[in-house]
Amino acid sequence: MTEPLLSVRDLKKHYPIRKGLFNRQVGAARAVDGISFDIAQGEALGLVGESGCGKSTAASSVIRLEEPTSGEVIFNGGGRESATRNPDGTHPNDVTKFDDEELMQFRRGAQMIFQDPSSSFDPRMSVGNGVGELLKVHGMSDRHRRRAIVEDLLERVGLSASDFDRYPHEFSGGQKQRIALARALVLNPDLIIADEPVSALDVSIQAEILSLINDLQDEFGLSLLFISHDMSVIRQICDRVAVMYLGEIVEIGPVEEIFTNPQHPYTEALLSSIPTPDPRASIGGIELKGTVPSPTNPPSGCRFHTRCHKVIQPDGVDIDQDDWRGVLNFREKVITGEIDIEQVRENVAAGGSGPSDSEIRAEIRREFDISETVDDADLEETLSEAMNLLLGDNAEMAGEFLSDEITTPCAETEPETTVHTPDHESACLRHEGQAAAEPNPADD
Ligand SMILES: Nc1ncnc2c1ncn2[C@@H]1O[C@H](COP(=O)(O)OP(=O)(O)OP(=O)(O)O)[C@@H](O)[C@H]1O
Repeated sequence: MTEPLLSVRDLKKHYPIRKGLFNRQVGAARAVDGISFDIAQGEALGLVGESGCGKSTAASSVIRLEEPTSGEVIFNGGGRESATRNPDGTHPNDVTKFDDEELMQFRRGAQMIFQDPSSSFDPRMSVGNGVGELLKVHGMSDRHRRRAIVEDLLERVGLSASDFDRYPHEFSGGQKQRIALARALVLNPDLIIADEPVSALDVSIQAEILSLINDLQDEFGLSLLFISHDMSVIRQICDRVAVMYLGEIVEIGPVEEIFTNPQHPYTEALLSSIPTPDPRASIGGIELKGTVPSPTNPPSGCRFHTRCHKVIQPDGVDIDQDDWRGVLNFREKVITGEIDIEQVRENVAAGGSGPSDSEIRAEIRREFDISETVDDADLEETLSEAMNLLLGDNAEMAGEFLSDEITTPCAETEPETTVHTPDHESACLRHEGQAAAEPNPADD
């Protein structure tokens, strides 16, 4: 079996949080928190998720622009042969252990392009020299040869050889991204990591650059790690996709399968937010409320449970799912002390004289999309008791009470990985009990 070009195993990047006079570490932002994936030769893997879920940190840790906290990045390219592990368990091709010389060689074989190409060009250097500079750094001293290679590349990315002597400011955003691609290709890499390469471009230009990346990938036999917050962009370019949430990969699989048969509720929500109606993505109307929680203090259990529309109800409870989501949102806001009962009272009173308690209760239920009564007598009583405490200015007690009385299994248990088809996995408690993931041979 051929080894993947890139194997990432349990990669973590934690940023220390420091405070106080002595700059002591008081915590860590777990931006990337144990991700694993493979990319085969010539394959394009997408990494998708909302802003702040750790995509860029993952990319820069793979290419070692950031030093990973732990994990392995095994790269079988850039002239390195696949290799077996050393007797001490380390791997000769583990990028995280490379010394400076090995790192330099690795960076010939793995190149990165960014969202804003302007920032990576020297405005005083012609684009031709900017692209050719890498050849010079890596030992090609013949100026004519460098020029010939760069001119050829400029043409392959849809510009012309005569653009060699022009300067970055003379080009549009889309053209600059073409030049960035030429530069990424100049050392003949095996892998390109593209971090939101079309997000800053007009939609019409986006399509052109995506199609160019597709063509170049075929022509050069490249592997691609393609980062985007946009599922529709991923679909245009990738063979497989890894869905990332709060530092973790929650689902990974072939793009078409993920689009037609998503298994994780977060993937469903991302698909549902694609603006153009897509007949093959039959999910609609799932609203992904709020932002990704802080990686400094991620939610317990499944990290997505605080926003999940399919969050599990405890044994013995079987109410309308939207009501259940509303009940959990209410619980959370009471616990964090974010319900200002005086404010609610004032809002309700705005329409007339002093509101009754039942009007305030109704307002809170409306606010959290909880029906007038939920279909479970015990739960209804718990809600009623919590509202009594709020109305009696006992917000703290209300929080403690709800924290004890209402819970979801999703907050208590970290989901294991479930294998749906051999190359489609997700981590959601709803699938628990189905086939568990086989250990990856590369972990041995
Ligand atoms: N140097 C840093 N120190 C502390 N926290 C950081 C640092 N860099 C990133 N983070 C945090 O790590 C998390 C992941 O950030 P990252 O930029 O990787 O996410 P992203 O998915 O790429 O988002 P975006 O698309 O907005 O760049 C965020 O919560 C961010 O605030």
